[in-house]
Amino acid sequence: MSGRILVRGATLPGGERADLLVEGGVIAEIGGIADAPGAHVIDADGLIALPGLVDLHTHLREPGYEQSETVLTGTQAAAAGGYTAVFAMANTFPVADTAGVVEQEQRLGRTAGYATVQPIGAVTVGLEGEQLAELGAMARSQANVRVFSDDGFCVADPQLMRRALEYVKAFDGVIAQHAQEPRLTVGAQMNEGALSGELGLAGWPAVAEESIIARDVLLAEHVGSRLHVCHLSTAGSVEVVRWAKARGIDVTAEVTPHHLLLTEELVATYDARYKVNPPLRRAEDVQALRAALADGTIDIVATDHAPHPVEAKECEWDAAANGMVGLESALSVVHQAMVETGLLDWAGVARVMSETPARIGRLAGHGTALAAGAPAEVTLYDPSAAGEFDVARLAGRSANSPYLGRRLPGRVVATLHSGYATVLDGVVRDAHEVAGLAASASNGGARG
Ligand SMILES: NC(=O)N[C@@H](CC(=O)O)C(=O)O
Repeated sequence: MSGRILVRGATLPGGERADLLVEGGVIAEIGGIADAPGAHVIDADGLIALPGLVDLHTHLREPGYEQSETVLTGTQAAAAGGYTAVFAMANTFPVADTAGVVEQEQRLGRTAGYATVQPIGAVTVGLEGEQLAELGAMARSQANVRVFSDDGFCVADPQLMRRALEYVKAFDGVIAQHAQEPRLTVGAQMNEGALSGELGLAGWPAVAEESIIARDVLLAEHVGSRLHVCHLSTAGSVEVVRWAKARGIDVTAEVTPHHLLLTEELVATYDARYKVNPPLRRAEDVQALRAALADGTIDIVATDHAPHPVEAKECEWDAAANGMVGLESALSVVHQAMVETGLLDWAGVARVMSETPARIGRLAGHGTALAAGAPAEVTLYDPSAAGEFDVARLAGRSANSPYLGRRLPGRVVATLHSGYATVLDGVVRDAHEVAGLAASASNGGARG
């Protein structure tokens, strides 16, 4: 395939039809393009073109947990789902709490070539919640870290949280908090409510999330810093964030696709694919989260892609790991939960899944509107495809998807990253081929 790609007849997020010529890593031309000699042509009739999706919350598991996922397989999953950049969470082993680990993570992503891997640094050493990690060293490293999170754990100590918020101001960083008061969730297995009582499972009360968010927005206000709240899951959390934004506090928030679609009743199946942290909540919470994403109270969708091997999921509920894979299904879930319901249009999807996540994470070269001169990071999505979400749609190493066997609309047909295709005709391209394209793109000449 040559170094030029002509996307013919795509529908842009705003609804207008256009051809896109991709060349030299950028969108060279957009509009009606008569001819592009030698270009590989992608017939995009009926397809929506979105700026390449950006995930602010991905668990890539490497180093340390390669039986679940690697940077290569996780970014293949990302590409399959239309993502061109992922922010890699710090709960690896070793933990991403030093410049060395974050730089290594980023290098692995560059070599694989499927997506930009932007590391997230841990807030505390070893995610242990006791001592601040070397935030400045990670920020100044080649990985240029701007997002810091102990995700998987809450930064529970208010004094440490205050210090972290103060520290990152110097380099325009943000603390992404996993809001979970640990003392209120000891042994928690599912949402706390009537159903947890019936099933006899220890409950995870909404207040454990809401009380930390309330504390943290006040801390962010007090020190004049930027706070991001991970995976909002309750109606009460939405109210707290709405209050904080109205007060002018610099807070952003994310919701996962699964919290926009699935509810706690699924726990009654005891199928551990539905076990996740924070847990699936009530239908009222889902409705509140959808409304908040639609009205901008919640800024973005982030997947919390959390791969786990079969043995961690095919076991008793209590013993099973928390987490679900989400990169490959996210766009279809958002389509179903937000677009089919009339709550968001495609421009809104571009905003919450690409533009705003890139902005919150201060990631250059992503999340830019499709225009001449913009980086060639593009997702082509067929909204009319229909059918069951099956295992063939999963491209990562783990298959703990809650959507297997479920009807989900749409399908990613092609993903273009750095000016070359990582997915074509709905198929993730071969790893050697993509690594070669990445190497040649970084030498200045993207090839097909
Ligand atoms: N979201 C999850 O259910 N799991 C996350 C960590 C966590 O937040 O518990 C994981 O790393 O597996």
